[in-house]
Amino acid sequence: MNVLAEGFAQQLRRSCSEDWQACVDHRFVHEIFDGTLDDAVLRRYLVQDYQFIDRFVALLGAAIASADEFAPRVRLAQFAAMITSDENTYFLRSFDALGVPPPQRLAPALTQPTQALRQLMHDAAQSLSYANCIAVLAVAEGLYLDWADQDGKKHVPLPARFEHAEWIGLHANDFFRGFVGWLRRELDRVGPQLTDVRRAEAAAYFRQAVALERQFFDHIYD
Ligand SMILES: Cc1ncc(C[n+]2csc(CCO)c2C)c(N)n1
Repeated sequence: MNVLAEGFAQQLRRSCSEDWQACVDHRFVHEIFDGTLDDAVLRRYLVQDYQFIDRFVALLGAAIASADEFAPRVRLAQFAAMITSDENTYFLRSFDALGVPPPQRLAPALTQPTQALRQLMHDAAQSLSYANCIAVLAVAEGLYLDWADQDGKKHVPLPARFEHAEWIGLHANDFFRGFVGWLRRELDRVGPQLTDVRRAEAAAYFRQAVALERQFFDHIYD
């Protein structure tokens, strides 16, 4: 079978299905859904995750700059506008609820997985290759859609505490579903246009991002 017949997005995901599934089925995911997540674990998670947004927005900017057409620039710019407004308040309210002091919010010691994820986003942005940027975005967004929006969890009521329920809801809604679907279609659109070397480079970014996402989930339990 021609590997491109199944679409670049699907091909990439299949190339690291074990790490991908380990994230979707992670202890963190089960515990946030049933509301049993330890506060210390959630605090570690959110403190590190908040250090991620800055590079993430820079990566969106690089994707906007390197896109080959106007339409993807508009779509990415609209998404950037959303996450630089609504998303921020969830973190601040959760930090209040969990008693996270200002130094931990603004400048915590970065763990190794956080540093590695930030570096990967930075490298993809600096490469100014649209495919590399979209590959990393498709992991950061697609993995979060897949754990938060999975069929097996749809029948259970959302957990009572907002810190749990809203973190699920931020990643399981129509806007987010639409954006992730669009990212996957973009990978399918640009993948076949790349040279073999550039396609392999984008694939390496994708796989590295999935491996680091798994480490990120794992390390908050260390
Ligand atoms: C380690 C880690 N990986 C991916 C995401 C998901 N994510 C990061 S920014 C963003 C856009 C707006 O929600 C999304 C979905 C995360 N939060 N933490």
